[in-house]
Amino acid sequence: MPEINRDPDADMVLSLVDLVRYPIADLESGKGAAFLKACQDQMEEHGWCNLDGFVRPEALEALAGESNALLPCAEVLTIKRNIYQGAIDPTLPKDDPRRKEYTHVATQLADDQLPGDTLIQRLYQSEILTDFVRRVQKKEVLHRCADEFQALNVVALHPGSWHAWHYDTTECTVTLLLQAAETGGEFAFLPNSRTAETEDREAVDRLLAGDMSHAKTFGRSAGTFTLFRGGYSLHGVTEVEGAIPRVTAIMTYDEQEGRVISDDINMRIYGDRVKKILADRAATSINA
Ligand SMILES: O=C(O)CCC(=O)C(=O)O
Ligand SMILES: [Fe+2]
Repeated sequence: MPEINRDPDADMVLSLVDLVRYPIADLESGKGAAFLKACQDQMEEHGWCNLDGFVRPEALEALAGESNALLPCAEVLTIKRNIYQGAIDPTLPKDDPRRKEYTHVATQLADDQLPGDTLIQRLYQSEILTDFVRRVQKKEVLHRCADEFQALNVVALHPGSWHAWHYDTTECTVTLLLQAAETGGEFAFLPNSRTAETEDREAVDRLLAGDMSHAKTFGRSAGTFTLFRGGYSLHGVTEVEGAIPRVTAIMTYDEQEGRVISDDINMRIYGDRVKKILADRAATSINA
């Protein structure tokens, strides 16, 4: 197996991804084109695409080691939000489940805490990877999210924690599982449970009431790359069990170039650290 090429100009896809199984660097040729078509069909038919063993074993070890080394500096966040992540719709009846806020605890590195020379940041910044995600999602254009906090995150869920049900604030999400839970910690979701206009309320209410029978879950091992439309598919992670945390990298994309997320949502997710950054910035601009 080749060593990881850390040359600053190298595209990390070429070094980290198992290109024999997943020929994403050449999607025009016979094998690459057939692979792309299979991913597109899977995404269209089922609303997700799961690529097991996407990163090579050496790459996974390096990526997981890097994240585990950075995570002790991360904040432990208590995130309380409704499934839409925004303000609660005041027209909803008082007992409507969509008024409900869910809380989970996560140790989370925001994009600004993942230096540009880390392998995970360089993988996310790869044009080859972005283009692959765009083509699987069949988008004319797709950009990496421009938000300084949300674009790329590394999230550790410790035993006893879950990731509460939500829709992402960007349309297309990709997760790379860096360290699997011993048991539990299953990614669960309702593929395409809403569109820009409407929502499958029956399915959403069922899941919010704790009935997982219609949710899609799959056992994923570390190194799995999962594409789905996180902005339109209600999703979360079941309680992590066992002795080790479950660690995921979350990569976000949007059709809109330069897409940033509102300060309100970022403060709700990232808490005091981001509140302080934004307050200091506002104070500096007033004094300038
Ligand atoms: O960890 C996962 O598999 C999903 C995390 C997630 O949904 C998110 O961070 O928005
Ligand atoms: Fe999400």
